[in-house]
Amino acid sequence: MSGALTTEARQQAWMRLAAVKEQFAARGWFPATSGNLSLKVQEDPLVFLVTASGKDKTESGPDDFLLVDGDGQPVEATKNRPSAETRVHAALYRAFPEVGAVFHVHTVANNVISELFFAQGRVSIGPQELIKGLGIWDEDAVIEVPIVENVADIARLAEAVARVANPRVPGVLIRNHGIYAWGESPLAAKRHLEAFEFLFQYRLALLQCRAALVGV
Ligand SMILES: CSC[C@@H](O)[C@@H](O)C(=O)COP(=O)(O)O
Ligand SMILES: [Zn+2]
Repeated sequence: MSGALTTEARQQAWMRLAAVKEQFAARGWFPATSGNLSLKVQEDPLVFLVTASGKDKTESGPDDFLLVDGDGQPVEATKNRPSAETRVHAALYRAFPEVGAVFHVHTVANNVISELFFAQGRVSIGPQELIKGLGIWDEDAVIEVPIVENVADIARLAEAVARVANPRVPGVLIRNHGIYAWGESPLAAKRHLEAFEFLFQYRLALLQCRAALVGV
């Protein structure tokens, strides 16, 4: 199937994903090999480039990514395994055909927010200027980021993420695990992820300041 993909298209996708991986690694967004990234290279049938599983993502090499199909199966000979969470990426590409890239990171901020607000099933954020980074330009917009349980069965996790995913708010939190954010292009997915992480950090800082001020 990947024979239909030109070497040039594969190389271009590789370079774009490698650049994102390097930037996120520099921010400390891949602690202890966590996180995974993907970039769609073919719509129908679905083929995407995804990070190999279990690698130290602060390092770069020829085995960093592999091409997989819509079932998460490698479409070329490889000794590497695709990300253990490849099915979540596939589910998001299937749910939203306009999505071109899906990024997943574990940060302290997204984990704490996911735990604090899990009981509500979502965290409401806003009004906040950086919501515009998600492509939402309404004045005083308030967004709701869904939060799902962190189940070990990845097929169930993928199904849960796709079920609550809202195309208008391009991210889903997984409880005490991390966030999946997406966009039409790698640049858009990166912008969305940066906006979410800013909003989570802001929310945590605000909660901490308010708690510290009680009784002052
Ligand atoms: C090393 S803890 C993180 C993993 O369990 C997983 O959640 C993760 O994000 C990375 O898995 P991977 O298979 O490398 O893509
Ligand atoms: Zn993860």
